[in-house]
Amino acid sequence: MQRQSSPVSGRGNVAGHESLAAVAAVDLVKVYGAGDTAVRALDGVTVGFERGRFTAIMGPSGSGKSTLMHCLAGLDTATSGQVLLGGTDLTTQPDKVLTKARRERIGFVFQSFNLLPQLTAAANITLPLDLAGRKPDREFQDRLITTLGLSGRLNHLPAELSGGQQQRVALARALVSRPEVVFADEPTGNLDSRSGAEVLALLQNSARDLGQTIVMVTHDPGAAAYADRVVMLADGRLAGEIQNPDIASVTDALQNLAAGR
Ligand SMILES: Nc1ncnc2c1ncn2[C@@H]1O[C@H](COP(=O)(O)OP(=O)(O)OP(=O)(O)O)[C@@H](O)[C@H]1O
Repeated sequence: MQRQSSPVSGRGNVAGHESLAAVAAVDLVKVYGAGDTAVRALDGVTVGFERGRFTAIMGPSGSGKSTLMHCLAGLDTATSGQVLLGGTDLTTQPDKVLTKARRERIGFVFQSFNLLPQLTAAANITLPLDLAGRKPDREFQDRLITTLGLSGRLNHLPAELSGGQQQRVALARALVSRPEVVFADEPTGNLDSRSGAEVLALLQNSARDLGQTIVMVTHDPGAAAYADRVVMLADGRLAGEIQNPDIASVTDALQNLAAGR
């Protein structure tokens, strides 16, 4: 059922920096706690996420999806192994460099939108650029705002926007600086199905039309079906992948994992 390709990128060699991977994990291990209560959340994961593609990470509850994403995004530190962001090993960087990488090279979209309530939609969108002291690419920003259907909402505060609109603002904020990778953590978890479908279609289009690399954690096979590829985790290990997934292939793979097949 799962079509396998090279675990790192499908095309290149991460260790040799020849990969098309925008971000990759190499033999990544994450242990929480110590002694009898230690939990091996990641148990030697090697996987690459190709540039310009939309990849979903799936797996049963507790399989390590959030831990993998947090380590890839520099939000958590691994116990051993490497995280390569465009060839830089994040695991060996001092905190200052990590913070800078998170701010300037990575975009985030969370389930809970995480917009600043006192700032307008426009100010929320440009906040990462403002913090980095960078000027926006106005043409790209305007295109993004139009594509995301936010033109008439820019002067509104988050509380004056629907959930779907708030998530579209969060998406614009994540995309506006054209980061190397956008990480999305259950981005449709707080949305009704119609707004969720809109946000997923926008994520899909940002990979297809803008070449944006996107890595999304989700429990929902319907959401994963928007991705170009699904990476499966089970018990902190890679448990296969699906290229060009649809709801049936993802559901099958999850059922097989649950049944230990
Ligand atoms: N801060 C922590 N301290 C101790 N154990 C943790 C911590 N965070 C996660 N774990 C454990 O690590 C394992 C992987 O957790 P993780 O949250 O990455 O899984 P997940 O696949 O994202 O789960 P879910 O689908 O339920 O969100 C689980 O056994 C979890 O209990």
